Amino acid sequence: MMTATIPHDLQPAWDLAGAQVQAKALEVALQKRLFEVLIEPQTVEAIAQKLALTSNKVSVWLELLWSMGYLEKLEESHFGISVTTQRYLLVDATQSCAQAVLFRLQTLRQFGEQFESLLSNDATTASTSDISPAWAQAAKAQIFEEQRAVTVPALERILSRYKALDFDPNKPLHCLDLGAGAGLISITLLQHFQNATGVAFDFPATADVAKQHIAEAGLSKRLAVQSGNLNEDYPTGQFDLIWCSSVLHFMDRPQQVLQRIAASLAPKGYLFLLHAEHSSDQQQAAKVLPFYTPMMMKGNYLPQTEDLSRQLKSVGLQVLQSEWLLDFPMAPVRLYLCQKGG
Ligand SMILES: C[S@@+](CC[C@H](N)C(=O)[O-])C[C@H]1O[C@@H](n2cnc3c(N)ncnc32)[C@H](O)[C@@H]1O
Repeated sequence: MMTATIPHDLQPAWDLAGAQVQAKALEVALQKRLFEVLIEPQTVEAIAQKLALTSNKVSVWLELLWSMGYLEKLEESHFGISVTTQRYLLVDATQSCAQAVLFRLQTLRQFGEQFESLLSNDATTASTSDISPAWAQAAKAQIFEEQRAVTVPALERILSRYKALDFDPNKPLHCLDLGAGAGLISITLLQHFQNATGVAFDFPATADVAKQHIAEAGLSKRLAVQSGNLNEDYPTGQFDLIWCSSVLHFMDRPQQVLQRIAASLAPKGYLFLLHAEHSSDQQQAAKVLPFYTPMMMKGNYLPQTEDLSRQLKSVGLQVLQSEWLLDFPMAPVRLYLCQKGG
C-alpha cells in the first residue's frame, strides 16, 4: 500500500487554523492554573472536580495539551506536567514566563481581531506619554519574566562568546543599558564585569521598577538609574559599553538615538545593538513578521535588512560582527557588535 509521506501544500494553512485552537487551549490552562493543579499528577476526574469542569470535555482538552508538549501521560490514567511546563509555565517557578506567555497569547489575538480595521485607518502609535504607564506595568510583568528566563541567559552566552573584548581589567568600566525595562540586563552586566559601574535608563516609572531590582541585587552603589523620554532626553555620561535591545522600534527618530549612542561612547567603547529586523530572506522574515506586524501597523519602526549596518557606519561606528540570535524573547534578533574608533 502506498502512503503519503509529503504533506499537502495546503498543510501550513490548515496548521494555522488549528493553531487558533491550540492557542486558546493554552490560554485557558494558564488562566485556570491547570498546571499548578497538575504539579502532583492527577486523573481526569480529579482535575475536572478541582476545576469544577465536565470530565469528558476536560479529557479532550488535556489530550490536546499533551499533543502540544505541555503535559505528560503517566501510569494509571494520570496526567502530569512536562519539563518545559515545570520550568516556564508554573506561576512560582524561578524562570516562570506564565504571565508573559498569557500576555503574548492575548495581545496577539486582540491584534488579529483589529487587523482588518487597521488596514483601512490611519491610526499610529499612541503618544509616548500615554504608553509610558503601560511600559512600567510591562517591566513588572512580562518584561521582567522574559528578561529573567530568556534575555539574561542569552546575554550570559553572548558575554562568554565575546570574552576577547579588550577591556583593561584594571581600568573601571562604565556601562549603559538604554531602555532597561526591568533592569536585569544591567544587573547581569555589572555582575559579569566586577570592576564596572553603570546606568540603567528608561521612562521614569519603568526606571523605578529597575531601581527596585537593582536594590534587591545589592548593586545600588555601582548601578545608577536615570530616566526620561528617549525621544527627547538622553542619559548623561560617557560609556565604555552600551547595551540597547528592542528599543529603537519605539523611537520617533531611531537614527537620532544612534547618533546620541555614538556620541556617548568612549573612544574604543563597544555597542551591543540587538533588534528584530525585516529580513530579505523569506524564512527569516516569517519568524519575525507575525510579532512585529501589529507594531508596524501602528506606526512603529522595524529595521529593514542593512538599515542598521548602514546607519551605524554613518554615525561613525565600526560593525565588528553581526549575527542572528534565535534565543531571544518571541522572535529572533540581529546583534550588531560595534566599536567606536580610538
Ligand atoms: C521591548 S522593551 C525592551 C527592554 C529591554 N531592553 C530588553 O531587551 O529586555 C522596550 C523598553 O524601551 C523603553 N522605552 C520605549 N520608549 C521609550 C522612550 N521614549 N523613552 C524611554 N524609554 C522608552 C520601554 O519602557 C521598555 O522598557
